[in-house]
Amino acid sequence: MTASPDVNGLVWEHFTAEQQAEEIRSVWPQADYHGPDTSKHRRIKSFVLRQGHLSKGQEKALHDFGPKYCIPYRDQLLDLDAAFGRSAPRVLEIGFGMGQATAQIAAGRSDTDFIGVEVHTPGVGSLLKLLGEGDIGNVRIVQHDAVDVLQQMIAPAGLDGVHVYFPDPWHKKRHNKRRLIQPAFVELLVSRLKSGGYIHLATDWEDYAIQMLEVLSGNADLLNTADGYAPRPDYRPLTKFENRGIKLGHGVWDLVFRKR
Ligand SMILES: C[S@@+](CC[C@H](N)C(=O)[O-])C[C@H]1O[C@@H](n2cnc3c(N)ncnc32)[C@H](O)[C@@H]1O
Repeated sequence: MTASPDVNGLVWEHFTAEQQAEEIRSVWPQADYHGPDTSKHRRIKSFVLRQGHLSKGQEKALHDFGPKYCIPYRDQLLDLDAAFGRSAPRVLEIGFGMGQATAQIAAGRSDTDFIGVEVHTPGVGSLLKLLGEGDIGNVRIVQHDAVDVLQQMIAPAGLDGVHVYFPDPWHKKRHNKRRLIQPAFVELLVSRLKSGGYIHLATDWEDYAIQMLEVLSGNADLLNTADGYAPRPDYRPLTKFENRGIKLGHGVWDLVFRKR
């Protein structure tokens, strides 16, 4: 990895994990980041925290816009009406990356509220910059593992939709177990959806697309809106990871299922 100077002229990649955690907490005290999970009985995670470079713009956005848009992770139900200051349809997005697609979707669907969940601090900074500068009001961010967020903060039947765009493919056989889209996780998603609510997934890895189709089709509470894969809905722009996949010659598969 090429070393890049951090906000204080130091080199981020030369920090130890604990120093990086401390630095993140110092610029963004509400960040739910405490360094790598070293506990013995940890659940297999769908992500590895990458300590990417935090740009000056992202750091400033964390500071300026974090208090308005970020909701700290808590082991308790989130009052969404209070968080958004209104009652509206609610869509939760898992793993928004740098957040360009999230900001674009939210700007185009102002009648809907979006809860973006991401673990990567530079991504949170990047989305905050887009939201703050674009004055987009219908997004809130929780920086934490989406599994915990769904289990602890979202009430059963609390959501109208879930977006998961280009989740980490974990394409090596021995890493497949880290994939997010598995039967137990989809059961959790379904439990948080209202009747009629939707799950929209997209991937550029064909074998993951096949797995997604099998897992969603195997859930008795879900109905496919298409015959197999779905056409990309108008509201979803191309995402950063999708563009990268397309450049590598990958195909793209969308899936849209509804809860009965
Ligand atoms: C391959 S990237 C895709 C980003 C974006 N959706 C796009 O298409 O450009 C997957 C993202 O999901 C995030 N992620 C993976 N597992 C997660 C989890 N359990 N909770 C929250 N975020 C997660 C990663 O940090 C990463 O930013």
